[in-house]
Amino acid sequence: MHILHIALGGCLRAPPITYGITPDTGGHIAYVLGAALAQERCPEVDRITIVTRRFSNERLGAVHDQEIEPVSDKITIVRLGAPGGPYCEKEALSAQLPALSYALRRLLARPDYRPDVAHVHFADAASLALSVPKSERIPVVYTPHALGIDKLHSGGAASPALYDRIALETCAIRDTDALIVSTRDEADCQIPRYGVSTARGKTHIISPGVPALNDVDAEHGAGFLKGKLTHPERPLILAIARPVEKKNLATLATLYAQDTALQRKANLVILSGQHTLLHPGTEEAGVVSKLKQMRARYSLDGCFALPSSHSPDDVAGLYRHAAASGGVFVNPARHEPFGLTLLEAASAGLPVIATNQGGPVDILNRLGHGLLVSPDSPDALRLALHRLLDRPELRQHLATAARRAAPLLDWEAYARASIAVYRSLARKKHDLAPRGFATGSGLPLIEPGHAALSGTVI
Ligand SMILES: O=c1ccn([C@@H]2O[C@H](COP(=O)(O)OP(=O)(O)O[C@H]3O[C@H](CO)[C@@H](O)[C@H](O)[C@H]3O)[C@@H](O)[C@H]2O)c(=O)[nH]1
Ligand SMILES: O=P(O)(O)OC[C@H]1O[C@](O)(CO)[C@@H](O)[C@@H]1O
Repeated sequence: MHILHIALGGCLRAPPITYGITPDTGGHIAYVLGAALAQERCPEVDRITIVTRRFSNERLGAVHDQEIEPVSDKITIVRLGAPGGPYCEKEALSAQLPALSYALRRLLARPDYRPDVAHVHFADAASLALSVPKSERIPVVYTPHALGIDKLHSGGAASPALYDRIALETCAIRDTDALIVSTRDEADCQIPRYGVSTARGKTHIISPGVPALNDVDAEHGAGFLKGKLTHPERPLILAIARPVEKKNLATLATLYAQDTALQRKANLVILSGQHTLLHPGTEEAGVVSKLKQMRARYSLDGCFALPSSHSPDDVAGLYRHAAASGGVFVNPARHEPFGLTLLEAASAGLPVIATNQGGPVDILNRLGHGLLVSPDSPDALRLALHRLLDRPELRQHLATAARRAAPLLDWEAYARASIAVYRSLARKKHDLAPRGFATGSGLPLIEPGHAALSGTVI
């Protein structure tokens, strides 16, 4: 089987990834790489091509202007587009979609690039795969990651660009052959808002695995914070999220700043992007500057760390250090489509507090390693933090649940279930194809109903 993943946003490259290097370099890249690295271990997979876009930007790395980048024996990244183009955020990508669609069609016309399935990430990637003429089209599987309509519902500013995005998402939901989403909330609440009646029968809920944390211990995390905290022995309240308003980091910082009892109980550490790479005037720069102002205004230098840069080792070390310190991970997002960081915290044995909007509800119901609060109630978050920090037996109970959850967080189950979906689509396509239609490498077919065993079809 030859799998094609398409993801246009952010800085996609062979690991290690610098998450937060741009606002679009976050969870969906962790997802695509985690999925591909697990899928390549399945014996029926011969080859995986990850298609992204080409751009030239020295600050972001010369590799993004390289057409072909090998990741492993079976995985290759292919970049579409002319050499030397500028990097742009996903909101500005729409002007490039016709050229990228053309480049994809040319790639797929090459006999050595005929995949069995295209798994597209975000609706812009879906529009590329759907631009292939119907008679030649390979099955297309769509994973939305984050939906514009939810941005609108959770207070995002209505703009023509957001409405364009919602229109593109509606086409992607309507015209792709299947959807793979991460949670029941996405399937039951987020997708139905688009009013596409056929979505229900083709949506598969398959939980992703946890992005593998680098192999460093808690000591590394403690070392990373050296000199930044006056009482480094205190438990950590840790938050890791891209600096965007919807992640609601300012609410966490404000309630911490206004609660001296909380400051005596625990230190606050917020990892939020690579500050030196942010452009003045952007949403991300605004969020970081608000956090810095909060820290200065309340003189929190010794108990609130806001590191300006970090590596994947630092992220792994901090999760483990927070767990060892008796601390807690907080995701205060106004709405979270899924929430990979809650899985990362679980894999480090760290209890969490998250908000009851979106994916975290499913994740916590399944793993049971934390508490849910409303994003509209800073007081509820404050009380939950005190409750966790004051009650070692509750913390211990949640930490045990986190450790027990680790085996459930494997990407292997995701790989098996996603491949079952791909195969069932290839079989359908094969049944419907005119004589002479070839399904690429000739997939072994599965028994009906097999896909439903591993993922939920709704
Ligand atoms: O400064 C940062 C910020 C994030 N991260 C990492 O980047 C990833 C971010 O994941 P997450 O916070 O879940 O998501 P988003 O970047 O917002 O990604 C989108 O896509 C994800 C995968 O589908 C979903 O889990 C999210 O809900 C959705 O918003 C995680 O591995 C973080 O550890 C960093 O390393 N440093
Ligand atoms: O906030 P939005 O516009 O829904 O975008 C979600 C973001 O999450 C990501 O998936 C993180 O990788 C980005 O690609 C995207 O910018």
